Amino acid sequence: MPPIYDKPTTEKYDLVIIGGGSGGSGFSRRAASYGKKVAVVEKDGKLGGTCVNVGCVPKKIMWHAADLQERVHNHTKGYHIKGDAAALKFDWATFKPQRDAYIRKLNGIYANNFDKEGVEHHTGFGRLTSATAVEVTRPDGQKYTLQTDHVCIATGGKPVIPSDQEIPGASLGVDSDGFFELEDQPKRVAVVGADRVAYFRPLDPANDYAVDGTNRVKIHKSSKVTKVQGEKGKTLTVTTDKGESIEVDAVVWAIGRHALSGDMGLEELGVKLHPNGEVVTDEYQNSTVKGVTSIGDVQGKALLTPVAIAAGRRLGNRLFGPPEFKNDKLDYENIPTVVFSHPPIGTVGLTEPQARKEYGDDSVKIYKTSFRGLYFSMMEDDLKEPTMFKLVCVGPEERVVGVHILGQGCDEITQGFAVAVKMKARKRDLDDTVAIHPTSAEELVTLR
Ligand SMILES: Cc1cc2nc3c(=O)[nH]c(=O)nc-3n(C[C@H](O)[C@H](O)[C@H](O)COP(=O)(O)OP(=O)(O)OC[C@H]3O[C@@H](n4cnc5c(N)ncnc54)[C@H](O)[C@@H]3O)c2cc1C
Ligand SMILES: NC(=O)c1ccc[n+]([C@@H]2O[C@H](COP(=O)([O-])OP(=O)(O)OC[C@H]3O[C@@H](n4cnc5c(N)ncnc54)[C@H](O)[C@@H]3O)[C@@H](O)[C@H]2O)c1
Repeated sequence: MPPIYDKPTTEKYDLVIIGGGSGGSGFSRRAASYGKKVAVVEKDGKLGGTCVNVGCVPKKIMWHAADLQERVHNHTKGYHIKGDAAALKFDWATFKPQRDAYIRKLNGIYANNFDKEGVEHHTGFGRLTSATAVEVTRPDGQKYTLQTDHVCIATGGKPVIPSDQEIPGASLGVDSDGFFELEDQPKRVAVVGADRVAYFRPLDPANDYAVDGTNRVKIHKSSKVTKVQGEKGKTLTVTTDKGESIEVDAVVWAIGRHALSGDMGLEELGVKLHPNGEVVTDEYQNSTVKGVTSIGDVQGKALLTPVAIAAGRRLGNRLFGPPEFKNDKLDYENIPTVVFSHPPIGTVGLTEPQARKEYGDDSVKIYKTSFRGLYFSMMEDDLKEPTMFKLVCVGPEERVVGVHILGQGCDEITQGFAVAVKMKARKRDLDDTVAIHPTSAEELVTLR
């Protein structure tokens, strides 16, 4: 078992990071790998932050469960797999504890990795009393202070949920954190909000299918929820400003996130915050106070786990690494991302409207295709999901500045094409790449 720290173990640390999530983990371990004395202060007893506990990981596990359901109930028939598929039921009650146990295992792996690398994990709420002192308030209320040369704010964010004054009955719903706590499977769910990349970069309009193209999800576009009525755990009635009335078992608020930067002494110290609470940073992750840096969701740029980790590792290189890294920083351009919908959407680079705005209509050339993947060839038409690919190219050399793909497997395909975009591939470089057949991805190197 990794040791539990309840006081400083040195007069002065090289680095204290507040927040033991993706960013805090990436930064602390990189700094420790250079022999630095590092402490991470995490208010929750568990490490891993949003991604591990209430984000990417449990979300993707649920996504796999839904994907399997779809295949069992809708796809096996086309492949003449005989038997009573209808008898196969998803058992939320036994599945949830197994999912939770896996998350606890990951928490332990994070703690062990910290220990192996010599990163101290202090449990408590972190607050800056100066640019070189972090006060830790333990869960039992006891306080102690860690003195340090560098401080990093990596405290992430939390979901926004409207108050009952703003929207009567709002508290009958849950946020994404609450969704992962549900003990019973809601059969009918109203999800409020539909743009998980709103802070980051809009999806290409070609991807509108993701919200419009399936009859299992009914979209109420441009509708605002005005009230929620009923009793938690029983039927809830959601009313919208268009007069719609929708009966559901659960309401999930997915209307954005707030940076966790309050009560930490930041403004008192001169750390500038954006009006919405995000920490203002420069391109090197420096805040407005010398020696205080910030990474990840709390500084509001590209709210994604690999971004927080990569920014942390580069910051570790820059501050503590060898001289060749003295200007290391994360390039926030061309960050690939996936929406884990059914089917998934992968995107990297500029959307078509963004490219037209930046380069002018005459410079932009679009290549696109839409087809049904071979997997669906054995299925009835109404079960066939589309695949849609779009390349956004610019200039006479047709440099590929955007790749937008929707369809089965696109979650896995995007990563490789992100390398091509980062390397400034031209359309002809894709054309010069021999296809892998039969795959859906091959269409991306044979587009005309
Ligand atoms: C439902 C959901 C699904 C997601 N899916 C994906 C996905 O598929 N792919 C992807 O790339 N990203 C995904 N994300 C985003 C991803 O989880 C975040 O971008 C990532 O976790 C940010 O890392 P972070 O280190 O900045 O913050 P966090 O991981 O949130 O870590 C911050 C930590 O700081 C702690 N903390 C806060 N204040 C204090 C304090 N004062 N003192 C001590 N500790 C403090 C918190 O308890 C937390 O553990 C998802 C997010 C959500 C909500
Ligand atoms: N697969 C992934 O990589 C992944 C998955 C989930 C979340 N994330 C990250 O987490 C961040 C937060 O995601 P999010 O979806 O919570 O926020 P978001 O800001 O991306 O989307 C919120 C949406 O809710 C709408 N909205 C706001 N108030 C509303 C109201 N009262 N009624 C109806 N709609 C309303 C907004 O117009 C917006 O479209 C994202 O920026 C994303 O980067 C990433």
